[in-house]
Amino acid sequence: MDKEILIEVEKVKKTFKSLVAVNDVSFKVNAGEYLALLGPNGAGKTTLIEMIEGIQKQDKGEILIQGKSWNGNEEELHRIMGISLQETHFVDRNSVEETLNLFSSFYGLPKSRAQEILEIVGLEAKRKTYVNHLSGGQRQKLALGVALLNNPKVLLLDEPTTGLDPNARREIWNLLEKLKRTSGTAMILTTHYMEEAQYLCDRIIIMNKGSFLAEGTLPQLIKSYGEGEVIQFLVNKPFGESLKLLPSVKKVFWEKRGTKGKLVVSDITITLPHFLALIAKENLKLLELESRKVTLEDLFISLTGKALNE
Ligand SMILES: Nc1ncnc2c1ncn2[C@@H]1O[C@H](COP(=O)(O)OP(=O)(O)OP(=O)(O)O)[C@@H](O)[C@H]1O
Repeated sequence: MDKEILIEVEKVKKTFKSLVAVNDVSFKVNAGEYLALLGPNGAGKTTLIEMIEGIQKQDKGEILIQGKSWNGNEEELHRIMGISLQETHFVDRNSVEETLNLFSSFYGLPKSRAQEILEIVGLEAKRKTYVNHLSGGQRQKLALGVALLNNPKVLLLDEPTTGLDPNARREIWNLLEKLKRTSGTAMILTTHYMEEAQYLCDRIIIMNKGSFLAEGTLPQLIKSYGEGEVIQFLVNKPFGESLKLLPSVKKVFWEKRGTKGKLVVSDITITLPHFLALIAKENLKLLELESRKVTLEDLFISLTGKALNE
C-alpha cells in the first residue's frame, strides 16, 4: 500500500516587498519519512517551514497537511502537529516539569504525558530546574519534548541543534532516530549542518535564495554531483597546463583560479602521481593537499558557490 502523504506543498511562493523568500517550491512528505531542508542563512528555510506551520501565509500556492489546508482547519491541524521554533521562549520562572504540564494542559493531555516526555527527552534529573537555568542543549531537549507532547503525526523542527556542542547534538539525533523507529511521524527539519541531514533524514532538499537546487536521497545527490573522489590542493603559483587533461579527472573547481581548487576524479591512485609530476614539472610548491570521497558539502558548494555554514 502507498504511504499516506502527510505534507503537500504545491507551487508555494512568499515575497517580502521585492525580496522573494520562497520561490515556487513543491514537495511532499510521507508518513514515517524524515526530510531535511538544508541551506545557508537566508535561504528561505524558516519562511517555508513557518508557512507549513500556519504561522505565515503564502502569497501563492497550496499547503496541505493530511489533505487539509490551514483555512478553517486550525484546531484539527494543531492537534496533529508538533512544532519547535528556532528559538522557543519559555517562562523563565517555570520549572521543566511545570512547563511540560502547562503545554499538556493546552492540549488537554493528562499530567502523566508530561512525565513520559521527561523520560523520552532525558530531562528527569532536571524536572525541578527553572528553564532559565538550563544549558542550550537542555533547552533544545525541552523544546523537542513540548513538540512531542501530543504524539504528533507531523513534526516540524527549525534548526533543532544550532549552537549546540557535538555531544548535545548527538543526543538530540538519538532521540529523533528513536522516534523514527517507533512512530510513523513525518518530519521536516531545517539545518545548516550537512551531517545532521545526512544522519537523520531519508531525503534532503538543498535550498538557496528561495529555490530548491537539488533534492533526493544522499546517494542520489552524490551521484548527481559525480560520484568519485576529490583531490583538494593549494599551490604557490598558478598552474600553466590545464588540470582537466590529467588522467581520470572528471571536473575541476577553482576557489582561487589557478592556485586553490578541487579535482573530482574517478580514481585517486591514477590521478595523484600525474598531478604531483605536473607540480614538479612546473616548479610549483604544494602548500596543501587532501584527498577524500565526494561529500554532500562538495555538491552544496558547487550549487551555491558557498559553504553550508557561511
Ligand atoms: N518578516 C520578514 N520581512 C522581510 N524579510 C524577511 C522576513 N522574514 C524573512 N525575510 C527574508 O527572507 C529571506 C529568507 O529568510 P529565512 O529566515 O526564511 O531564511 P533561513 O533559510 O531560515 O535562514 P537562517 O538559516 O538564517 O534562519 C531572508 O533574506 C530574510 O532576510
